[in-house]
Amino acid sequence: MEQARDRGGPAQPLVIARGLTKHFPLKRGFFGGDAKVKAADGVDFEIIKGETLAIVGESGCGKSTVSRLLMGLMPPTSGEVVFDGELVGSSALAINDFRRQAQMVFQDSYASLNSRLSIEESIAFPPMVHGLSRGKAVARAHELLEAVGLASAQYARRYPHELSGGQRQRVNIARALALRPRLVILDEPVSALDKSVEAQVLNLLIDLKEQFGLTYLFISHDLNVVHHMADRVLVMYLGRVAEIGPVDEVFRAPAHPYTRALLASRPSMDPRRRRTAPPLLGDPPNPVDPPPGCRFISRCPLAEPVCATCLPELTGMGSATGRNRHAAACLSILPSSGHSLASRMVA
Ligand SMILES: Nc1ncnc2c1ncn2[C@@H]1O[C@H](COP(=O)(O)OP(=O)(O)OP(=O)(O)O)[C@@H](O)[C@H]1O
Repeated sequence: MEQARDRGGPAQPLVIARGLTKHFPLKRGFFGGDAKVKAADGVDFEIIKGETLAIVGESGCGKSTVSRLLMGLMPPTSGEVVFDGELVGSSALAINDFRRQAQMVFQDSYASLNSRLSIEESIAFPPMVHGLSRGKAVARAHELLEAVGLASAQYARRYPHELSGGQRQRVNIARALALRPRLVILDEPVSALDKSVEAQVLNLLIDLKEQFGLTYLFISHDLNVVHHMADRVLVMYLGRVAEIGPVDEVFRAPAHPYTRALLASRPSMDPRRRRTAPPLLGDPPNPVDPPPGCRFISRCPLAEPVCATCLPELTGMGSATGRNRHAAACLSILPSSGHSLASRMVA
């Protein structure tokens, strides 16, 4: 992790997500015939080769939607994904070729595995589907079991119900690596695990990233876990990016009032830690009918009339680019916005 943070040289994006948008049509009902859940609305970001980019935000902000759009598991309403310089779904990079290079690990370790397949079969199955012989696929499964800390002689012939949650998640990680992917999307991979097991699985993920030269997109609502795992963090609120930047910088000097409130709301074992902002109160608005201006307006301690009409764009602070860019979507950081805090900051 530290190596990826400190590595010099130009930052090469492995993934570029441009304008990812997903509006789920709702069945006829309270909101009328053409109401849509705006789960993701114009989400832009890059994932740099070798880094861990975390996406954080409250439940329902669109984290999983973005990861599924990225994987091509559902069609976007609009937007596109570029992987290693090629547009996913184009003649240069067919969706199936891309899926071989990008794999996902989900929160529910049990539902992710076929209960009728042994552990060995579960891990060997994806490479066999992609043409590897049974013998080679099983040998690869055994190697990967060892890599995730499960002795193959002991575990290969077992079935998912014979393993603990942490062991099953190790198997899911091994299976995700079976096609030798370059990108792994980890969607709340430790949320269902006990705290002691969580730490072991997180450290395993850090080791595997180094060992296999992986790039991670790490989705979590746990800010302490994100601080431990990520190089950069993207904060989502109601389907949009509120802030993005290097994790240490965003945690030390959050620019968006939502990020500040999220950080102030996180549990701490340290009674001396002082809150730097009021914690989050209330719930986000309904994503079917988000506010027309800033999405955070109803909960924002800095909200002003201008925020009701103006949708803030993600704007960089300072001149840093690439992996060092720190940007937020809030009028209070824009001198020309008409937000009184912004003009006071400039004066
Ligand atoms: N298939 C679907 N049909 C309709 N609405 C959906 C669908 N999938 C997700 N949503 C809605 O889209 C919004 C974003 O959901 P998403 O699961 O992406 O959020 P999330 O941040 O991953 O939440 P959580 O942390 O609870 O998993 C939510 O309001 C959710 O109810």
